[in-house]
Amino acid sequence: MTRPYRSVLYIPAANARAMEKAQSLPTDAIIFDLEDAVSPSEKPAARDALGAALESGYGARARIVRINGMDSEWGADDARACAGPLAGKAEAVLIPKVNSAADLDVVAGIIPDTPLWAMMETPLAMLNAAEIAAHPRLAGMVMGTNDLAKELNSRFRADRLPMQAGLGLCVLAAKAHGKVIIDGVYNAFKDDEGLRIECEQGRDMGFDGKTLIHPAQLAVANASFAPTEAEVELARRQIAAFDEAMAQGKGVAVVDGKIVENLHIETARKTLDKARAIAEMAG
Ligand SMILES: CC(C)(COP(=O)(O)OP(=O)(O)OC[C@H]1O[C@@H](n2cnc3c(N)ncnc32)[C@H](O)[C@@H]1OP(=O)(O)O)[C@@H](O)C(=O)NCCC(=O)NCCSC(=O)C[C@H](O)C(=O)O
Ligand SMILES: [Mg+2]
Repeated sequence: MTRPYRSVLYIPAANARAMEKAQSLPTDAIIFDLEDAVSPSEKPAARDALGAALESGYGARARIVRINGMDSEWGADDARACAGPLAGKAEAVLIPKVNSAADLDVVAGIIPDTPLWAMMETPLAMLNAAEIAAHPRLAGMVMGTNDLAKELNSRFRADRLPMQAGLGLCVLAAKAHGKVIIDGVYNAFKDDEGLRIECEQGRDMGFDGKTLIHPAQLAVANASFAPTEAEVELARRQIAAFDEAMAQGKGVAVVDGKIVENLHIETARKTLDKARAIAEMAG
């Protein structure tokens, strides 16, 4: 069954209180951040403390460790820690500012087994999205819309028009290679309505979920990226109608005045599968 990634919460790995709190938060996944959210003076201690933290009770929540860039003074030590004391304690290692598949090769050469995820947050990453997504060790991609906006010198707009080309290229690349793709953060963490609009846009584009920076954002993301009751009910009716059509030797059914073919049944089954995975996550 597919693991849900509706909500993917960043937690600074130097913030012990936030890491403890996340054990009871309704988040599908957690990114334990060693990069931007941790000050240079805290980085070595945060890395050392992560081993014990990752072993505490996160239940079914996916644990992802974001290391520092390999061009920084901490990246190589972070990667070695993921291959050493942190090995087997996280579901994935997230690499910032990936520009090409060759950047993944470097980390893959240090960390032998753990699945790799890539931050998609540079203009080169947008142009190389297909080769990055095709990398055999890559399991997921995360949009870094703050860094991308910085690199593009673009303005933040509610409709994210300046981001659309990059977002679209990354969704296409991830889907072409069957990888998870998570949307970027919404910085105004007290603005529920703005977050809801951005989540809906991401969901409509095909993103699997949204990265978040504060627990107050969880409910909106979880609701936006889950199938609605109406979608679940429609999926069930489509499957039932299609089964009946098949029993009568037909290849097409009609539900609510719209045709239902085999391809729609695949989508319907994915909807039910996702709804089941979310229900299991909730326990
Ligand atoms: C933004 C924050 C600094 C705000 O923190 P704070 O002032 O502590 O908020 P609150 O007082 O409202 O917190 C209430 C309680 O919630 C806990 N909390 C806060 N944030 C988190 C969290 N992320 N995960 C878990 N728990 C959290 C507090 O501890 C309070 O708990 P309690 O004591 O029980 O009351 C802070 O939210 C924060 O640091 N957020 C994460 C920032 C971060 O990770 N940034 C880096 C990732 S974003 C990025 O890099 C994007 C990308 O690369 C790009 O380019 O776009
Ligand atoms: Mg970034």
